[in-house]
Amino acid sequence: MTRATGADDAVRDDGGKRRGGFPMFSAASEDGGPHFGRFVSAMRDLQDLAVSAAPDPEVFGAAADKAEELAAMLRPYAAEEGRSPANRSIGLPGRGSLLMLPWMLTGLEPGRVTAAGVFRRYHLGGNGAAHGGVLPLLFDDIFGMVTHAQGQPVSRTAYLTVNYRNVTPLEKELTVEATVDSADGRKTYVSGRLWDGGTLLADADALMVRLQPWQP
Ligand SMILES: CCCCCCCCCCCCCCCC(=O)SCCNC(=O)CCNC(=O)[C@H](O)C(C)(C)COP(=O)(O)OP(=O)(O)OC[C@H]1O[C@@H](n2cnc3c(N)ncnc32)[C@H](O)[C@@H]1OP(=O)(O)O
Repeated sequence: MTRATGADDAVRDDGGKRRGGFPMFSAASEDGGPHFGRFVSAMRDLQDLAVSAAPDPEVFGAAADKAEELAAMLRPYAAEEGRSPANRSIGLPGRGSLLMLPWMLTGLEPGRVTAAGVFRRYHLGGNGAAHGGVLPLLFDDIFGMVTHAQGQPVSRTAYLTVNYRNVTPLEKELTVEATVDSADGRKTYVSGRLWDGGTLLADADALMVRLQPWQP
């Protein structure tokens, strides 16, 4: 991530430990270490299979045994927000968070952020197309980034509107772009476009409002 500009300092209120009402989180060291990326990739495969596999019923029993065993292995290490490498591993797709789309940034500059990636089987809505609910997730995240890159790092989405222009395919490399359209004090108006090559799949616009120091 690029360093934010002047407005960044304007919203610091705790010796640099907080911005707005947010604790400041740092990027995860070495993207969570040598095995974290592989772990997240395997978990994404499991997400795809959890929503698509149709085995004999007893196979689900064996799979549940293994899933419960894995959860028991990790449960002692559950940590508060900002400590897991998930969501802080900026070199991994979706910053290493299973919630985020497994996309990678392809460009980040003040006023414009681009990313590329695929929607997977896990993101299926119906009839081979991505679920309509995952597009706002993609736009919201990239709108957060373009606002961050603009120097308004602790802003929250006040509204977000998506126009669905064409159905969004799965397992096909797509691109998304977000730009800052205008800024007015604490308010940053942003817009974005999701493309399949030259075909516009969806566009969106949102208002991001910079938090006051006391706002969560
Ligand atoms: C560590 C290594 C990795 C780093 C990686 C960094 C990259 C980083 C990527 C993360 C990317 C995630 C990005 C997710 C971003 C969310 O998704 S945040 C979660 C979803 N949003 C929320 O939960 C917000 C909930 N709402 C609120 O908290 C409050 O309503 C808000 C938005 C802060 C505004 O509250 P407020 O400050 O009291 O607002 P208020 O003073 O009434 O209004 C301020 C101005 O905005 C206007 N306004 C406010 N709401 C609206 C509205 N809905 N419509 C129109 N105008 C509005 C007002 O009219 C007012 O305008 P002016 O009068 O000043 O002209």
